[in-house]
Amino acid sequence: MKVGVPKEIKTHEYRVGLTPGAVREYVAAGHSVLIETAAGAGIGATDDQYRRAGATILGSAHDVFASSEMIVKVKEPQPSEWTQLRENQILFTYLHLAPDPEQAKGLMKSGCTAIAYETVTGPAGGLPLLAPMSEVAGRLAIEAAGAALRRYSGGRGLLIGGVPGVQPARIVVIGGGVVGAHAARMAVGLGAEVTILDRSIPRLRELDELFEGRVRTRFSTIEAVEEEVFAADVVIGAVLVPGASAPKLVSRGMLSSMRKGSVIVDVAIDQGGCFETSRATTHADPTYEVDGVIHYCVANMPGAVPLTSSQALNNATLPFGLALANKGFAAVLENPHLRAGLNVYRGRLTYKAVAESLGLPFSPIDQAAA
Ligand SMILES: NC(=O)C1=CN([C@@H]2O[C@H](COP(=O)(O)OP(=O)(O)OC[C@H]3O[C@@H](n4cnc5c(N)ncnc54)[C@H](O)[C@@H]3O)[C@@H](O)[C@H]2O)C=CC1
Ligand SMILES: CC(=O)C(=O)O
Ligand SMILES: [Mg+2]
Repeated sequence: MKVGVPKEIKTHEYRVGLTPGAVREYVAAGHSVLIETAAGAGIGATDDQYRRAGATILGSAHDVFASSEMIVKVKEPQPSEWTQLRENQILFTYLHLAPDPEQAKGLMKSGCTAIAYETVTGPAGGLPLLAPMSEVAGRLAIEAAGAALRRYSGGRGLLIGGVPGVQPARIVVIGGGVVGAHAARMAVGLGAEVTILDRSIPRLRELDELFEGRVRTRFSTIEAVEEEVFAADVVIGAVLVPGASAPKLVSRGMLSSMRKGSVIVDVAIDQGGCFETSRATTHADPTYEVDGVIHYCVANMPGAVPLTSSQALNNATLPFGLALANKGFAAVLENPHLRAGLNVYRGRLTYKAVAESLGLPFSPIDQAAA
């Protein structure tokens, strides 16, 4: 198969869909890989490195889209990208369609087959193509919170871990999945006082064991969220209902009862965010303030550390990408985990929670492919 990788064009997005190491695997499996010139610049991978890995370098994204049977990316396609997709072409990347009707309609109009990294499942459960970026984003969330807490950034002027004799920051993590656990790990490491809220009691049990008493866990109810958020210096939004728009757990009205200069990091912003006042920001201008509360809502946090992130992402996507390159759409029909990743197929939405969030018709894959 001809597999194409355009350069990422979202603001300050430096990751790349295939690393040179991943290209070698595709080439070894008999595939042709077409890379847009400078696609790897953000991770310091030159065109020559890609050539040595067996890729062909093309001069523009247009050439890559026109010549490839499958496009492998990182971020959801931007308008200038989705207009270049076509029927029978496979798109393999993050999509986050639930809060993004324009992109959903663009992909449907293109007729392409779009597989979303974030809904592909794994044999051991979970979301193996989301997990590595959630690990990165969870860890970065605490760094972002630390920066936003500084006085000159509008924050309370608090050091996360405090110092001996001075209390540390109170960090509340809503959603104790991959992002939440990694944020908690960083926060605990810095010496913060950490509480994790989740709706899943089995997950709270796991976290309790994992952190051996160094975090408080709390079942997530309206009352618990209110109590914790009002007492927090930092709130990390890390909930997920796969495919769906994030539930809004903190309303605008609640902000007035929060501490002035406290910080919200809404990692779940890529699914629309779990704070009513969240709106997506970029690494170029990551924060804004509402009612004295600093909001950090960058939708591509791992793009800031592309060396770590591209490697971690490629490790996870490689077996699925190779299956798609080897078998084409048959891989989706055969493999229940790739099938769970299918969001758009020839103009139809094939993922229920996405269709419901967008208020558009849902076509189960058996019907869509019939
Ligand atoms: N902004 C960014 O750059 C990035 C954003 N993300 C996003 O972060 C979010 C979290 O991802 P993961 O941790 O991988 O998901 P996950 O599935 O591992 O964890 C989500 C957790 O939320 C919990 N949850 C669901 N509803 C809840 C509620 N009402 N109250 C409390 N907990 C609730 C679930 O029980 C689960 O434990 C997703 O939206 C993901 O796309 C991930 C990576 C990068
Ligand atoms: C998951 C996601 O949205 C990202 O890595 O940018
Ligand atoms: Mg995102």
